[in-house]
Amino acid sequence: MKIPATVITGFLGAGKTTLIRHLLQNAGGRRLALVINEFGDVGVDGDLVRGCNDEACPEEDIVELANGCICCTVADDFLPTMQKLLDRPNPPEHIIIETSGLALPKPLVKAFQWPDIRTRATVDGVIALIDADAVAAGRFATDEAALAAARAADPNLDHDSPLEELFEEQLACADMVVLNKADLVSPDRLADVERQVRAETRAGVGIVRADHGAVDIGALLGLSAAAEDDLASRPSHLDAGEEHDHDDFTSFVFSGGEVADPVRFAAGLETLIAAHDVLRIKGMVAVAGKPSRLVLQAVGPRIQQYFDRPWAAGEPRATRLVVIGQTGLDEAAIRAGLAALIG
Ligand SMILES: Nc1nc2c(ncn2[C@@H]2O[C@H](COP(=O)(O)OP(=O)(O)OP(=O)(O)O)[C@@H](O)[C@H]2O)c(=O)[nH]1
Repeated sequence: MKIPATVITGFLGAGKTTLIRHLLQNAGGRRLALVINEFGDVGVDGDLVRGCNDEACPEEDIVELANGCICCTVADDFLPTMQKLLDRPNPPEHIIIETSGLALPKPLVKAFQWPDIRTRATVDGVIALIDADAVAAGRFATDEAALAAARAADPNLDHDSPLEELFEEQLACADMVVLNKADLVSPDRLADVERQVRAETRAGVGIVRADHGAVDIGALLGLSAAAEDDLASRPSHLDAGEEHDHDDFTSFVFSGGEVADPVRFAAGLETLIAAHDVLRIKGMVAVAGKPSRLVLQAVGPRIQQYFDRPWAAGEPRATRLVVIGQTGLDEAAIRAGLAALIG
């Protein structure tokens, strides 16, 4: 029997890692393996998943792929990783693949047609996570007037905005959609988000609403979609020969010392994010005088911070943050702003 694999896709900060942690905590004895791919040079997600010490997912079952986007490094990174997992004497019962928030799912699904993979594994389903809060705020909607003006200036321009393109692409490939962060959106706006999502999905695709990725594992796993046999029904911008090289997005890592006042730090960060239109920040903060490390997550303007575990003996007490935005981000100014906030 083929080993089922579930592909989890969704824009930066939609809640993929949160949903996977929920899944691991509710695995009910199933042996899961997790393949994680992130955009940015520091593996934060693997660290966070490992931090939860779930029995369902021991450390050797969490594989982080080298940096670079999974959809662009399929042959170099993803295929050898899958082969290793499948070659194990005791292979996993189900493989969960967390794609980077900027990944196009279709090339990954296509990788399951590779001869050595297709005989042993199948795509059980592509799950697209949607940040209902971000969609409701219009982050993925095209400003039609601005697009018309841009097209008038450049008749060859046929692109949607990079954010909208990813939104469409991830939804077009989905077997199921999770409208996450339902807690942040009023019922009326959520219904409107659902309408926008429905317009981009294939017929018959289920949409469920969730708070912190709390979806029943029975609903997520076991879709038996065999998506690799059904690629034609999943339209992609790549089909038309368009390039996908992530040039639209950029990221850098900020490293610094201990933060004296985390409240002041978060307030300053919020201003910095708004001023520079930063899409995503995540990482660890060392707080002066505190034995535990502070996890920092920012998705657009929303910041979350919590202490997750004590700094380990010998682990350097340092602040490390991955900052992601659209190309053109003023890295020097953001670095200077962060350095000023730390002191
Ligand atoms: N209010 C609210 N916050 C959520 C929900 N789901 C996730 N979050 C928060 O959103 C932030 C991002 O969540 P992640 O699970 O790291 O998102 P992700 O999709 O894995 O992010 P990337 O891997 O960077 O693309 C974290 O601060 C989460 O706690 C939700 O349903 N409601």
